[in-house]
Amino acid sequence: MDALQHVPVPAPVPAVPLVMEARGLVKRYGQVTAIAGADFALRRGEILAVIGDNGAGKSSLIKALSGAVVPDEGQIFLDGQPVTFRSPSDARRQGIETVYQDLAVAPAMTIAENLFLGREILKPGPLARLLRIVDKKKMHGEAVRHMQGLQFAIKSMSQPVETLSGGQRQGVAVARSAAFARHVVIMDEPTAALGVREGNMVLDLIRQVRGSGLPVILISHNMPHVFEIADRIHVHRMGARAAVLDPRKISMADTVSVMTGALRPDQLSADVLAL
Ligand SMILES: Nc1ncnc2c1ncn2[C@@H]1O[C@H](COP(=O)(O)OP(=O)(O)OP(=O)(O)O)[C@@H](O)[C@H]1O
Repeated sequence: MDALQHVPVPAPVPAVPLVMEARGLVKRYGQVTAIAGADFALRRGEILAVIGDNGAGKSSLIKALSGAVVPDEGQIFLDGQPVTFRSPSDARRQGIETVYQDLAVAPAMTIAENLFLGREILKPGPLARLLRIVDKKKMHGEAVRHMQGLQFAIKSMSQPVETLSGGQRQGVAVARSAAFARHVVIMDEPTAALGVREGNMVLDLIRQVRGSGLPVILISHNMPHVFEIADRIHVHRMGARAAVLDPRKISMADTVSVMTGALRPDQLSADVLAL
């Protein structure tokens, strides 16, 4: 009998599917290298926090992933396929929605209209399409259905966004991105301008987005929020990924130390790493 038959074969480790990946991204502005060979990986169904000191290059990385900046080098992959984004609308067409810190909602318009801003549903028929006649009833119905799906409590979709609180407005922006994203929702400091209660409301909404099956990239300076909500933490430092950490295994203090460079990733124990 062949002796090799008795060698135990280790069970294959299931690969975690990556929805979005980037390898070796570089972006230079003259003498400044804003992205210095950055890698990035977003898994299916997760909230990935991206943290880093001021000037670490978080925004530049997110701009590259959302089409606002075209990297000089490197490659982005969506569901394993190489992609190139020439503009934010290019990235949107490929299912990536971004919620920016400065709220991109139209205050005088209703919640339903804001949800469909720039993507209005038109009434059927060639004349309606030609004249761009908006199907308000359908948009209203869809808005109610979508908001209920996210368990976002709003009295009426017909109320103008300017009547809402800051947290509710941010909620509308988050809900809109979730409605149209097919692959990824990116959120840049979504709770920065909010009080405690409103911030928690937006965190709940972000969890709902994850629950709906969309992975979320969350850029945040708010460490308690990061630790409350993130499945993994991507630490960005000097233009590149320094480490990916497991918030259930590492302390907030050590995470901040990695972020500032007081603690080198190779000084960490392997179990806190989550790459
Ligand atoms: N358009 C630009 N032109 C020149 N330099 C830039 C540009 N954008 C970013 N930079 C530089 O690249 C570096 C990274 O900036 P970036 O805004 O990406 O960092 P950040 O981590 O998002 O910082 P913050 O948390 O302060 O927003 C900084 O040194 C910044 O000055």
